[in-house]
Amino acid sequence: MLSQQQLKQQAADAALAYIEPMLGADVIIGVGTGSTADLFIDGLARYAGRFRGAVASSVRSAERLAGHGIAVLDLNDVTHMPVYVDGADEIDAGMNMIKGGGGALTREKIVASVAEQFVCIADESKLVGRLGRFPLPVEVLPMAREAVARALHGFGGTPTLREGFVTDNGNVILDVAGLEITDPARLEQEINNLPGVVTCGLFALRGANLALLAGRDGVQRLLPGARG
Ligand SMILES: O=C[C@H](O)[C@H](O)[C@H](O)COP(=O)(O)O
Repeated sequence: MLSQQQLKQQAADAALAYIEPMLGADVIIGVGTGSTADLFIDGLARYAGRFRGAVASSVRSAERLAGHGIAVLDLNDVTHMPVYVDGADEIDAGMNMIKGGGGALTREKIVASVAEQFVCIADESKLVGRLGRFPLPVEVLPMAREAVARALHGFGGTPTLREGFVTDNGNVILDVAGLEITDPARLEQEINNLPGVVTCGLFALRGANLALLAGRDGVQRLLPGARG
């Protein structure tokens, strides 16, 4: 039986095969954050010189890219990005995701918003019937921590401060357990509207365009046809 690490590697390899035909001298690739994205970055090193560079969704990924000699570009200098590749903590059949287990959700959402396509790579344990077993990360300005926590109780969730963690943007994360996520896009909008919230880890208003999910029978491709 393949380990979870081997499955993540398969998903990363599938994404590398998927993006290879898109490469060219002017092409910029959006890169996510996390253990699966790390494997994608390591593989991307094989293509160094065949594309212009990458935009990273975290300091961690930027350092990993640079370590491979891949140019890391400022998003402000980028007008076109064909694809953004990243992992997820959960994904449903409608291509909605929960992200932010690594705390990079805000920059991930920003970089992904510029890309034409979002390709989600994961092992198939991340595929769920309904989002919400994984506590929803919410990035919050430090001064709003308690006010936002009270408001999140009003959504039926139980927020817990991620102790000792500060995001790349200098903020804190509340991990919200117990949410009933029946309408992910609506909940994303409502939580994002709370004063003090930078963004929540629901990726539903803009979900994935393609999911490459590795399991014991190979890599399954999920497309937005089933998007609810
Ligand atoms: O902030 C972290 C990201 O949203 C990751 O994409 C997510 O946590 C999945 O990470 P991993 O590939 O390590 O399971």
